[in-house]
Amino acid sequence: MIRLGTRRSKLATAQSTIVADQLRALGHEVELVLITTTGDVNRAPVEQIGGTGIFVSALRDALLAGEIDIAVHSLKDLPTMPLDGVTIGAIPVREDPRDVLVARDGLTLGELPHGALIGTGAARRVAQLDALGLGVECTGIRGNVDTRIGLVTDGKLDAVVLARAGLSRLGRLDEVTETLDPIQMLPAPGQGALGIECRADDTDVLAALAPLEDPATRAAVTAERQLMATLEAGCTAPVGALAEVVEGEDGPELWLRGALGQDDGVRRLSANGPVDDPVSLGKTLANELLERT
Ligand SMILES: NCc1[nH]cc(CCC(=O)O)c1CC(=O)O
Repeated sequence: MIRLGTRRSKLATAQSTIVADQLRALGHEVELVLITTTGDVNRAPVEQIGGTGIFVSALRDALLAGEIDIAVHSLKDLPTMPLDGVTIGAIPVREDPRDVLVARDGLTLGELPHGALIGTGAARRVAQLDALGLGVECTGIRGNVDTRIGLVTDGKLDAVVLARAGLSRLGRLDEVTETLDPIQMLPAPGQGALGIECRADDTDVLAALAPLEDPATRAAVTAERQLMATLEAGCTAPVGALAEVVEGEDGPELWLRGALGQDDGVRRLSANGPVDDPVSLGKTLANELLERT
């Protein structure tokens, strides 16, 4: 029996159920264990109640205490700092990593009027929206996907920006009015990917998770997360990153794009590197972004 720890939110349970079903299809018995985290209980802005990791520490505690065997995280919520005794046993194939707009009246970003109110508190999204010079205004919001989209439906906001992957897992892609091109809006490092954590010495669980692993996704998110780690940015800092495996002249290579929000705008750079060394690529691009600061 594999005990899978999950937060209670609809998105968390949807993600956990997807992983549980994949493990069951491989012949394992899986039980879902519901766990409440600080991030679920406290409605204050994420930046105020600890930022990085508020959604994951309770799950990691349960893992280390032996109350659960695996924890499914949105990789973008998982701190880049490794934790002793815990490892990411598998990173499955990533969903579409892009951000989307859910706007009133089917509007796209370019169709929103000057002064339109967009709900997003994420510094990364605010910085990149500002850089487009559309004259729209951003306001911080919290709450689950239902709450966020509800603010548009109720007419309190003109639009919200959300991760496409979350809406896809909740079966709500039909409400998307525009999928934002990464040229304008680079997603958060790891967005759209799941990380399945387990105890580092749990060989049975590591073996059970191995078939769920997607090496291309692992390479991409490792480069993105290294970029963020080198920039010493927590999850609320304005860093966008997206790596993709592309066909280079001598075979597959990793293409990493990064965006860093600053007082005078957003800096964007990209670099290519070998698929088997995503860490160096992430460091290199981070240092280039810092050099031009
Ligand atoms: N910050 C909350 C969060 N964490 C992961 C996702 C979406 C799913 C994913 O990126 O895998 C979301 C919601 C959002 O940003 O719209």
